Amino acid sequence: MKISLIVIGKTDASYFVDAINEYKNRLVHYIPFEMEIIPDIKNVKNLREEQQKEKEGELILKMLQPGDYLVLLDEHGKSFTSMEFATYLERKMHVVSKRLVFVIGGPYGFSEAVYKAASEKISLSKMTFSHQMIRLIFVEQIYRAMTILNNEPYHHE
Ligand SMILES: C[S@@+](CC[C@H](N)C(=O)[O-])C[C@H]1O[C@@H](n2cnc3c(N)ncnc32)[C@H](O)[C@@H]1O
Repeated sequence: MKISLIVIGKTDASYFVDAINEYKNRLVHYIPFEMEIIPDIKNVKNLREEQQKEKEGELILKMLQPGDYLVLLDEHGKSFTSMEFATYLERKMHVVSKRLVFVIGGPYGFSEAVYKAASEKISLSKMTFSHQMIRLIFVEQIYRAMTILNNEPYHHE
């Protein structure tokens, strides 16, 4: 199984880029991982919120491949402890043969079409994070899960 993380817009702050790259580099020792970036939509200021979500949704759906298992990151999704998330990923490794695709929405979240296409929604907190910040939080959680599954002394209960 490969993990793919689809995000909208390039990471703009260099301090996030550095930190995300740090965890991406650590992750490849455990599992194939890629972050796919959908370019920012042009003239976004002229679009209403719904129109922006729909355009972003079309681009998200275009990136999917046959056999992908699609999971949205969403404040209203299912929440886990880090240990539970590690078990969740381990189970997925047994049942997903191709890509486990996580998606982080744009500033206004996801269109209805994206919600319909997804198999699951997971939440990292009841609080809302920026679409930039959540990338870092999530790659660190995937890395943490991998260290838990490999009995490495990174996570402490
Ligand atoms: C600024 S938030 C969008 C908030 C918007 N109110 C919504 O309805 O989704 C941008 C994206 O970051 C992700 N995100 C933010 N906070 C999250 C959380 N606590 N758990 C999971 N994903 C989150 C989601 O993918 C969301 O679409």
